[in-house]
Amino acid sequence: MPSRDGPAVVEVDDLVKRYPRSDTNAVDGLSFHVAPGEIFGLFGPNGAGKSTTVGVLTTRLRPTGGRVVVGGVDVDRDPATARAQLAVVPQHNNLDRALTPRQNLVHHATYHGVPRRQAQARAGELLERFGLTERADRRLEAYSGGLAQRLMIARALTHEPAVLFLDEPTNALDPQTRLLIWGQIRQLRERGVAIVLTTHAMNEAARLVDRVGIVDHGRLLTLDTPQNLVRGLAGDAILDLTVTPAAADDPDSLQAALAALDGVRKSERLALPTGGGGGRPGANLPPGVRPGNLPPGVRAALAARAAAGGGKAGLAATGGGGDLAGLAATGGGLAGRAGAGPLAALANGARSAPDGRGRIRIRLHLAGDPAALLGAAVTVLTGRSAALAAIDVGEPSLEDVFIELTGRAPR
Ligand SMILES: Nc1ncnc2c1ncn2[C@@H]1O[C@H](COP(=O)(O)OP(=O)(O)OP(=O)(O)O)[C@@H](O)[C@H]1O
Repeated sequence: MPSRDGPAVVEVDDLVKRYPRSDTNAVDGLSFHVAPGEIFGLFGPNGAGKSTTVGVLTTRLRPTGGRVVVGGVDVDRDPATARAQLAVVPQHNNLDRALTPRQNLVHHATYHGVPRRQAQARAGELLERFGLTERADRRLEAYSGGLAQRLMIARALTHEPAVLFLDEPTNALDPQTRLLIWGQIRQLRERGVAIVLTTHAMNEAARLVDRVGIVDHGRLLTLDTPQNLVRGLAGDAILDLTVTPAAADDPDSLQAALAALDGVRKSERLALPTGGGGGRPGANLPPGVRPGNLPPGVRAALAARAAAGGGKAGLAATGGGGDLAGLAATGGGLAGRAGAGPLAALANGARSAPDGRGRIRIRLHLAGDPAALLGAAVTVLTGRSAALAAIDVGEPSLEDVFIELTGRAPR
């Protein structure tokens, strides 16, 4: 792994970009550095300023203010030299259809000053690496989206750039092609190439990127490793409860009661899955929640409560049989993603409201172990005669951090 302590290969300092006839800055004082061999994710909602930033970094757009240096070259002062240091893989296919795949690569390399013989050798090696050798001399029209994307990345590498800019590199690709592309990106990192990635597939990218900058309104909201961002902003765990409050109860006050529990960092109301039922396992789960996947700690806690009758205090309030099954039998149904174990019995015995009327979905962001909180949450629900329709426990994700910082409203 190359040293990331050396000089940055991308330096963005106080970058400002205002388009002509616009009265706001599309990029408004953005600063970040990328080290050689680092994968840097630039994330943000639509219109946040990502493409504009990448446009300036790749010399497509001129900055209004600030300083951008790529591979030691100031992009505004010397764009032609800067271009030799970088490569861009756009989201949309811009391959030359008049040429074969091999010719596309050779042409790109020679355009960047690579001698022809060397360009041919590099093209051959890259076609091999991206699994394209057999198709290298066929007509380009026959290329699917995935093949075209592979070819565009291979093409970008023919002049051995120090920085590779990837715009939505795995958008609409099949899993095999995604794996291949992620694998190639990792190899580039090992070779010391810096990669700047913009994507909306954040949870997928979180496994790959070393650091993430989240931008909105042209400003950097946060910059850190995905792990630190998730830990710092979204809490340790997420507990989603789909419940039907008692007819006389107020949903806001029920949510407030849950939010007041020890260990809850914050709460929010989520939309119910389409159809309003909220009880179909795995249906329309929000990001960060894995269906049917209660952590062992939660399962163990529930099993212990059920076995020892420890859940009685809370659950008996439903008027049920004094264990967790009582909740299902009397509370209107626990049709959750129970998986195996005691919750499975609850799910089997669940009786949901036929059309899910009155249901709400409350997300609790927790500090600490969800197992410790679940019992208390159930106690609150049963104490207020709320029917529990589904429980989801999950780990927060980068997408949760993103939503926390940029909001849920579409742009
Ligand atoms: N050519 C242009 N002229 C004027 N304004 C523009 C132009 N291109 C983008 N903008 C504006 O600049 C802002 C930033 O847009 P930009 O395309 O950089 O965002 P983005 O984060 O890349 O969004 P997306 O995820 O939708 O691609 C937006 O308000 C957009 O409307």
